[in-house]
Amino acid sequence: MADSRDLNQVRADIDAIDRDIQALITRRAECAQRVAQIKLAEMLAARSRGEPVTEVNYYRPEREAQVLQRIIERDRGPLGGTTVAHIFREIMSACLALERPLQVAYLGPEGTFTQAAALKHFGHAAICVPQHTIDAVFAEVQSGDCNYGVVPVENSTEGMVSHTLDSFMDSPLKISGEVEMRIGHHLLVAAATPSESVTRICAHQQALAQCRNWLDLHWPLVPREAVSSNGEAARLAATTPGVAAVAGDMAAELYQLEILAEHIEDYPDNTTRFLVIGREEVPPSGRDKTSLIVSSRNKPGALFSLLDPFRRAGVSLTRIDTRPSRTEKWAYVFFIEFEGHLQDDNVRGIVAELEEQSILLKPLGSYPQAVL
Ligand SMILES: O=C(O)C(=O)C[C@]1(C(=O)O)C=C[C@@H](O)C=C1
Repeated sequence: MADSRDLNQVRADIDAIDRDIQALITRRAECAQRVAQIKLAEMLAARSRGEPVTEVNYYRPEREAQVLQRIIERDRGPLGGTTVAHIFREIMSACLALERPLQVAYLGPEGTFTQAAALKHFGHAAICVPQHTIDAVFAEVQSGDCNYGVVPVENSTEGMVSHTLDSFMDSPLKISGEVEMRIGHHLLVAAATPSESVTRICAHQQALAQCRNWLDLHWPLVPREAVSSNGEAARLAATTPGVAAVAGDMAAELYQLEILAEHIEDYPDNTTRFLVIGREEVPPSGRDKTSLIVSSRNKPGALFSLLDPFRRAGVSLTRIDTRPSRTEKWAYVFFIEFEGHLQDDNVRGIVAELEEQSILLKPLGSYPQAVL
């Protein structure tokens, strides 16, 4: 009896807290609406002064990163900072949609990890639009049909996605963010499919590669087929008897598939990194990364002299990749990523030095380091 009185009391407390949280979220949303009015008024004022302003930047990646970072830092509770930050991610996403809903192009189809990355970065109020190819994602953003795009750039098991790096060479777009996703693959089948009836295992070639050892051990005799995406593999599994798919949770949910075996990836910390592309440069958030493309003259020690300015300035490189230049045989361009923002003094110094010794230097943007 005493127990149920306790339960009623705690539930009454929860009801009161929920009312407070709801009232506070409403107040926060009203603030976001005021922010939108201020941004619009500022843009109109700048335009009337004759400044070349084209659109209002309702989405502020540097501000969102700071808000989420602060939530993680001040959290002391049982839920953990990252869990609480995910809740705030959704609140901010809904607040931004009040200002203006974002259209986000991603490498589809639905159910891919790139869609999951887009939702993780922008929250569920963003309107995510699937595209068939990485080039189409770039084109949608460049044309202005979408505000931002999300493309995969590297996987911890399989290495870089060279097509994404190549697309940056000819594109005026800027990187405005990064997203990291733990990639968990499952073996999926349509409901009530016995494992003996599986005659074909479909997945994107990267997913097949990431699960190679597990598939060799458990399904050595069943042929594997590479298809255009894990989402497509899941669609096939849902519609074609005998097909099993290797894909993640989103695809399983979308096509209502059953999990025959969970987490079959060979390396448990299998992670893919995605880049967010946009038309605008992002101001400093305080914890930023910068990416650039640089190509040096073909002479001994060229790579050393490109990297030496970073060492002298004490700036940490987070990644370096090489791609053929495409315009000159046996010439190479380097994709370099490092900590810091193009507006930082030491980064400005490095860029000036690189400009002197390179035949091509293209900053791809500075952007907040992934928070979630
Ligand atoms: O601070 C702003 O500029 C806002 O528009 C508010 C807000 C928020 O909800 O906190 C919403 C969208 C932006 O991307 C950043 C933050």
